[in-house]
Amino acid sequence: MIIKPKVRGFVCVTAHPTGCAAHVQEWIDYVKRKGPIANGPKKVLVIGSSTGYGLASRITAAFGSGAATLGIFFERPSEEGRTATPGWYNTIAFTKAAHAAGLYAKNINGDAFSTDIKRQALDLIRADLGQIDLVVYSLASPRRTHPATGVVHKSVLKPVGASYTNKTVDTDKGIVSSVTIEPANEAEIADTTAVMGGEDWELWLGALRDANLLAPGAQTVAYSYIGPEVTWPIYKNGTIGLAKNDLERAARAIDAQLKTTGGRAFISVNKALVTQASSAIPVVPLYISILYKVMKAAGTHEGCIEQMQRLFATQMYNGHSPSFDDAGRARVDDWEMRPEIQSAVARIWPDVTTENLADLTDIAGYRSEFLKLFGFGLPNVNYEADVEPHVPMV
Ligand SMILES: NC(=O)c1ccc[n+]([C@@H]2O[C@H](COP(=O)([O-])OP(=O)(O)OC[C@H]3O[C@@H](n4cnc5c(N)ncnc54)[C@H](O)[C@@H]3O)[C@@H](O)[C@H]2O)c1
Repeated sequence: MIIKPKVRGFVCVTAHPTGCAAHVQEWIDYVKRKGPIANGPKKVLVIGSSTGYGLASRITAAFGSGAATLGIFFERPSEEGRTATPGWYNTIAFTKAAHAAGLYAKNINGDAFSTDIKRQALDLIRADLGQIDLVVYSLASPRRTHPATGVVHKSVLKPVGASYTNKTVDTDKGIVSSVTIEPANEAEIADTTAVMGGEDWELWLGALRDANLLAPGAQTVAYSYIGPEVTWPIYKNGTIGLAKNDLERAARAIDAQLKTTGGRAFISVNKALVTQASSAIPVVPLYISILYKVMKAAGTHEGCIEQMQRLFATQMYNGHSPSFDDAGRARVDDWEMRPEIQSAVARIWPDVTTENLADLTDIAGYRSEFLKLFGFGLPNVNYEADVEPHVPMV
């Protein structure tokens, strides 16, 4: 099958197995180039390990510290006439590379919110790893079936309290327009918190602790975003931001438990980046396109792998401890939030139109990063060649 990108709005419905493997290899090579991370994690559970920040965390743990990793994700295999999702191909590529390097790597594809997948993970950890010393919680999901009630909660990306009007960009068509998003109701707020808040993270850590599968000193980290005021109505103060507040509540609760054995739980606030999750948020892709332009010019641009390598190497391991902000969060969004970066973004923001989008923003960089998520546009991949889309999970 010859596989080309088929972009539909903010998703690409095809993925290229060889391209995804090349993308994963780029990330592995980056971590190797940065050198070993001293005193790094040894046995790691990554929940949400197949794309974005979770995949970058897994690669950093494995190839920066030689860690054994168990990855949990929810990806769709290929079907007749249809490719698998990129996380499927990413995981196969990662696992093969880890095995070739002599590292333990196993995977569970299924709903991390379910009791069944938790049980499967616990059984595998007990049988293969004994105790784990790091749990990375990096889920981004549009829905969650609650394990106790069976209720399906759907998350929404909406402001809270008042409608929000701002510029947005259709990244596929390159059209800048004004968008107005009506505020969420109470049920939508509660549903978004049920999906993207901290309850499931607590359930995972509680299950691991009860089963005595956490090593003394075990750490856990989950990821959040804050960003500049221009996006606050849709992010920090919107439904997703309220869910992230609940994630912070969970961090404090889990931290109190882990402290008793010398461990910790915390939130790392990461940079805004092109991922499948962020491309679905209104307004944010325009912000990211401007941010990329400004940070590339400043020489401080990072992607997921640079962010996670920096988190592990300068905040979590290598003899470092996280330098927490006032709210107890690690901040690898520090370069994004530098005043000179944010003032440059704020200067550009009001001037952007469809006509000058290519000049004032890095929409080209946004698009190529987006396509890369699906394995397209990688150097040295022959996209005219026939490629086998049906690849079994390893
Ligand atoms: N992208 C950004 O700009 C950004 C910035 C800061 C923080 N974050 C946070 O980082 C975290 C990860 O986001 P991302 O952007 O890397 O997203 P992503 O879409 O790239 O990755 C999401 C992961 O979750 C997995 N997943 C989704 N639903 C699942 C389920 N039910 N069961 C098992 N696995 C499931 C997917 O398979 C994938 O591995 C989120 O908490 C997000 O809010 C993202």
